[in-house]
Amino acid sequence: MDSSESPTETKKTKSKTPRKNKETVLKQKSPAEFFAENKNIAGFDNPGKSLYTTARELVENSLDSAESISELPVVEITIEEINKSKFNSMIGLIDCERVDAELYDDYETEKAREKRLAKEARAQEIQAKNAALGKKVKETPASKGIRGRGEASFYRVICKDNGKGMPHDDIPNMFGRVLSGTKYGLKQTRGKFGLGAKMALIWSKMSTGLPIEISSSMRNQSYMSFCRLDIDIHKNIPHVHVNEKRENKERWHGAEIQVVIEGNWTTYRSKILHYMRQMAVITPYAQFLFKFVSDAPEKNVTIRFSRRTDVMPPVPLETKHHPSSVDLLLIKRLIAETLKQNLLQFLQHEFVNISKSHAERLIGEMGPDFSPKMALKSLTPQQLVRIHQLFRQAKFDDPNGHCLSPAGEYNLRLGIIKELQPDMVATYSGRFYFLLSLLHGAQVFEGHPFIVEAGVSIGGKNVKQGLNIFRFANRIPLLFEQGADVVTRTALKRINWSSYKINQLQDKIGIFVSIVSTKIPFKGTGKEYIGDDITEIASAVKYSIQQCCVQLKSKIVKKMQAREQQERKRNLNKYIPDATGAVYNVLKDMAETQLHASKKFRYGDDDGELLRKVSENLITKETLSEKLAKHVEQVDYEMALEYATQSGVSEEPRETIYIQPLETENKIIDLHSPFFVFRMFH
Ligand SMILES: Nc1ncnc2c1ncn2[C@@H]1O[C@H](COP(=O)(O)OP(=O)(O)OP(=O)(O)O)[C@@H](O)[C@H]1O
Repeated sequence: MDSSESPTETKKTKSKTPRKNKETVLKQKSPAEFFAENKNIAGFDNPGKSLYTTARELVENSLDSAESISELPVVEITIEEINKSKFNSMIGLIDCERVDAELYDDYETEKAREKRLAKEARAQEIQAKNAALGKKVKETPASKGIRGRGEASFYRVICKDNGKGMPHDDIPNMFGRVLSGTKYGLKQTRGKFGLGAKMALIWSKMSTGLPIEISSSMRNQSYMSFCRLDIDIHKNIPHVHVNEKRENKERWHGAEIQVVIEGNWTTYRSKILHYMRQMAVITPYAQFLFKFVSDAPEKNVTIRFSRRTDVMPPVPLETKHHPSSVDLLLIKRLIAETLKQNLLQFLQHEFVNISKSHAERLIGEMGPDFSPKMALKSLTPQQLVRIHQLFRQAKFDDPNGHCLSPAGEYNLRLGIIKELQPDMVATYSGRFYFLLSLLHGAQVFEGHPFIVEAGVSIGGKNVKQGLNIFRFANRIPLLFEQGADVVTRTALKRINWSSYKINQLQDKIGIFVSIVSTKIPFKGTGKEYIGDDITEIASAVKYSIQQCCVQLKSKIVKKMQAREQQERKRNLNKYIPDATGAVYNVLKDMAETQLHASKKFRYGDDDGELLRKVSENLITKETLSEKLAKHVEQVDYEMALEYATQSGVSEEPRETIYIQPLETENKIIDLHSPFFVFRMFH
């Protein structure tokens, strides 16, 4: 019994017809209610994170939408700060002055205020002293201001794109019904769950009570849809305020979404800007305009991430399920949805990697009560279990990755160079390994194909010493939960950096890993990290990073050798004045003695000639110095040449590269070498 229960309640529960305990009353929850109560699992942990997640969900929807119609994305995202009185007037609330100050969480007495200010002043003094001594300055809690939850801050988030837009009648469900979307098929997309935009709306409903506004138009559509709606959380249905067709004279296509939410720009500013920067790295073919607008002009931010290439990765293709990745429920669903009538056709056409003859053999193996022509509708629940059992036990070829669309080594390298301007960079694309490995059955997990691409850079601007990790999944930057992610763990624990002549602590190392798949095994629905528990992914990540390191090692070794050579030359040159001085003095002495020596003690022809030139000043200290410097140069050159012929050639892997003809449908050709990617255009 709960100790807070009153005696009367206790009595009641003991009566003949006990009232049902609150905990035993059966209740149902709608998905919208569930996510409203557990918004942290969708990345809406607090106002700051909610602002970040809202912006990110809208940007990712825009990119998915533009890419689905092969349009080079143009995305404009604006976060507009709304001050309290503006917000109040938006919702029709009259501004209220504080009357009873003591009621408020941030209230402090005069005495407490004095004490706090004195403490802050002391802390500032210490800070100033430390700064003067060159010590690291830590922000003290006292300097963060007074206790209290503070005022809520509100923001209008607007995201506009040039994508495919949405069918007029689908808009309410797309934005007002949790778990509804167009990306549930087996396809590489940024969105997957049918949740993101709805979470932004749920959060706006929870924090501001304001509806979401959607303008949208599809290609060649004469009208533009305008829809204002909110969501009935209990019923999980859209509550439409306005849904009308407006004129679209300019034949604009795309979508513009506006939502007003509580947020915190101060704490999440850097995360949002990082996200945009990393999105620009992995999407160099898109153009982003990011704006933060507020009443205080000094806070305003405008960043344009310009398009760096016109070449988009191919559109990812929808694929069919692999037999080893389906469960019983999915088999039932596929049977309910298929247009095929019999078992043979179903197996052959609804799955990848089952040919007609393979399907016949599988049916033979299922047992005597199965036949190729049997109607799908006649399958009993037991027979479905048998099919599932066989799918789990039988051997199937691995699915191929043609349906995937990795960023591409070229784009990755371009993005890294553009953003970090490193001293050295190496990239590796698993696509080629992937094609080869089809024979070996690698690069597939649980029946889902995946491709890993990696880049490792050394040096550059805004890069800290040590490992700087950049993670991407289906071309989305992942910024949170870094510690548990497969990329971080691999880079920290499974790569022996020193064996590649890279200093893990002192060098500025950038590590970029991009994974694409028809199913990204995110932990949680927040799309924040990929766990370390899938062996296939972990080993592919390790392999890709290692491949980059191998390339870097040979560059680093060469650099070190060049440095050593320079050092040697510098050392030799340093001694030239002393050495030539000493030699010259000896020669001068000898020349003088020679003058006064009897014929018998004179030097031979060559030596005598040399001494004559010294005494007549035809050979001076400078002449000797010049000659020695030339000699050092010559020796150095010969040594470098010898080294190159002995080790240089054998050290560099040689690779045969075949140039394909540029055909009309194939406008781009990438030549991949361990050291470069060379892209040719038609
Ligand atoms: N800017 C847009 N342009 C075109 N369609 C959009 C746009 N934004 C959303 N949609 C449509 O609305 C649907 C729901 O979007 P939502 O963000 O809720 O989920 P999702 O993107 O499918 O999945 P996830 O929750 O994983 O992001 C999408 O599947 C898409 O069809």
